[in-house]
Amino acid sequence: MSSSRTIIELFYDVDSPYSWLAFEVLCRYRNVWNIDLKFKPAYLGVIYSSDLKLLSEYFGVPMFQPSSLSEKDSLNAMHFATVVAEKEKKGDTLEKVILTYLSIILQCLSAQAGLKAGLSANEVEEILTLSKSQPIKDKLKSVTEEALEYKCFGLPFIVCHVNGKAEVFFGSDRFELMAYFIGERWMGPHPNKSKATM
Ligand SMILES: N[C@@H](CCC(=O)N[C@@H](CS)C(=O)NCC(=O)O)C(=O)O
Repeated sequence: MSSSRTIIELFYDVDSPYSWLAFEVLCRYRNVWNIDLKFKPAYLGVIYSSDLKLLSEYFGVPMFQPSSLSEKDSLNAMHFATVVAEKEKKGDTLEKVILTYLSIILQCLSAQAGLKAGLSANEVEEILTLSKSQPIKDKLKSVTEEALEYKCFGLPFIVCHVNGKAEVFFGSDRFELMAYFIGERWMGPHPNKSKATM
């Protein structure tokens, strides 16, 4: 096992159900593995578009972007998540907001998500105002570009930094290999449940 703490970055979009799985599992392992977990809201629309554009060119087939949410709803949601990520000092609030977002994804109403997550009306108001600001739009863009620089083609996308080396994993079904890379033990999706109760 490595001596220094492993940094794990989770690039996610609330429009990606697989991101939810990865988010949940990484939260469960947060205090089990020697890791520092960072949430990175990235915009799947752009990531998809980038990969689909290349595929479309290569195969000579016109492609469209599949999405359960409208592009505007999805982008609004991710601007909201970006504000919350910027306010990460209160990490537990961030998690609750992300989870609540994901659980009401089809409605995708930012204010409702914030209130459900336990934020006050004033806090929600402030986040909503900030989420429409240019710096937040730029931040979501730059985190998405950061993911693309790692050749990200889909979400969830997990970047593990161990002893100065970064390794990337796509999907919520690569935890076993990821655990091997970071020198930790994969105990399935429920690390805190004893065998007797499973
Ligand atoms: N096998 C992956 C699939 C993840 C997945 O399909 N993610 C979608 C977004 S919800 C995606 O980014 N797909 C792009 C691709 O597959 O190229 C998992 O189990 O997590």
